[in-house]
Amino acid sequence: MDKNLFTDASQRLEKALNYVSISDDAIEHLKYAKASLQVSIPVRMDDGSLKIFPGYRVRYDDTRGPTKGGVRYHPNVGLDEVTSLAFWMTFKCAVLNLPFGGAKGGITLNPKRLSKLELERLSRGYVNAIADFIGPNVDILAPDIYTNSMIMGWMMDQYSIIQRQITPAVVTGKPVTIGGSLGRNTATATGAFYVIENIMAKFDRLPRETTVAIQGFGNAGAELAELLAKFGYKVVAVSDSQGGIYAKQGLDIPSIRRCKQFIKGMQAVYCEGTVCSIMEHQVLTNAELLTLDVDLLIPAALENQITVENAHNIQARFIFEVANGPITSEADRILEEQGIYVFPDILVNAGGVTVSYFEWVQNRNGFYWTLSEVNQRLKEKMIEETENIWRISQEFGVSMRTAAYIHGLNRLGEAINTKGTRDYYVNG
Ligand SMILES: NC(=O)C1=CN([C@@H]2O[C@H](COP(=O)(O)OP(=O)(O)OC[C@H]3O[C@@H](n4cnc5c(N)ncnc54)[C@H](O)[C@@H]3O)[C@@H](O)[C@H]2O)C=CC1
Ligand SMILES: O=C(O)CCC(=O)C(=O)O
Repeated sequence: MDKNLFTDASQRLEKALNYVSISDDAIEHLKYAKASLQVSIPVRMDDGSLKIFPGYRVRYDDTRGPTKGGVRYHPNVGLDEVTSLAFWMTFKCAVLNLPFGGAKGGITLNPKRLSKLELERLSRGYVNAIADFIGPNVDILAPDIYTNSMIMGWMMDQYSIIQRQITPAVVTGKPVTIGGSLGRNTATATGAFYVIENIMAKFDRLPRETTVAIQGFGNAGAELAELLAKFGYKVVAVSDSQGGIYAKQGLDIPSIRRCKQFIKGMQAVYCEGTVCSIMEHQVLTNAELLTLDVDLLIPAALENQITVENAHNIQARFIFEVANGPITSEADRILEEQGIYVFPDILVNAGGVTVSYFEWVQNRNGFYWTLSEVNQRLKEKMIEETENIWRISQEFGVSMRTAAYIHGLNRLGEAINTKGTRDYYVNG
């Protein structure tokens, strides 16, 4: 039986603690979220009724800078999930050496059931409810599951209305027309692609010999599928919340993306296959996709997808975690015993927050970069930290996940110790 998400997430630290020399104070500090806010968001629905939605924002640790992290709209959102995601953000920002701590937020709902106007009222209501908890030097929002640049634009606008001044740096992932960064929309996938390319080169693997299955076909998964296919990888399976499709010879990802824009869901893409000119493929469930015999498995949807229940059936040689927390710690142990290489979320999906950092810098400077500048800086950061983690993994003979936590812990521990005890006495 896998444990609750936060207990499971925080246990990832334990192995890493054997390889770092950080103070007991720092370890104690990292066990708890700094602050958690739970709010009730009133929304006037289109039919005139009033509905209240539960919302959350957790600021896990701000030792290295203002806290940073996305906002998720999903029926499973709760305090345990948001706290775990904020914990991972803390380590992710440290691993990438960004001057940020970690946070996360969310609202419990099925956003597919709301109209666009209801979604806007909900998003503005969320910002009203958490306005005192966030700010460009305090805590900065961004997109996550079922939130996007349009929603980030509303949130930034609402915060600016409350503050009576335009405050673009309080939210990243905004539309480019109102202060968003070029390349943020594709950043999570592009960052993951740089990591994959770097690791595949170490194993002398050529794209055309490499088959890929991707679970989740949203901002992260669909962009990555397209990039991998463009660079010659054979993307044989993709899925979304409705199910997936598989083709041994490789899928035509641009066609699937075009179809998904007007026919919702993978099963529908399959059913309308001739319309979309997607030939010779089979329908798959998400569970079947995870156990395909492929070289690369890329979970890019929700957490807890690979657990003790299915870990023994995983056949992929490499797993790149684009989703946050898709593998439980028990499942991790089983995969390691099976000789499967797992590349962790706090490295692989860090391209998103890295370009969010670039967006925050651009907003504060009022000077905007070209797409090639953004991608060049992203590439440098992703490769530098992949190499650092690879070196730690080789040096200590540990998994890439443990190596990533060692790397993050070293940076966090040093920062916590540098600040001494002031946090605990001066308005901490
Ligand atoms: N958007 C970003 O910048 C970043 C996202 N991530 C992580 O990547 C993952 C995906 O996020 P996004 O692509 O942004 O979200 P999204 O909302 O754009 O897409 C989510 C995708 O997952 C699919 N999905 C939902 N439930 C599913 C299920 N039960 N089985 C299979 N697929 C399912 C949806 O149909 C959709 O295709 C999440 O874990 C998120 O935290 C991590 C870093 C940054
Ligand atoms: O872009 C950001 O600030 C955070 C993105 C995010 O939520 C994540 O990396 O999980």
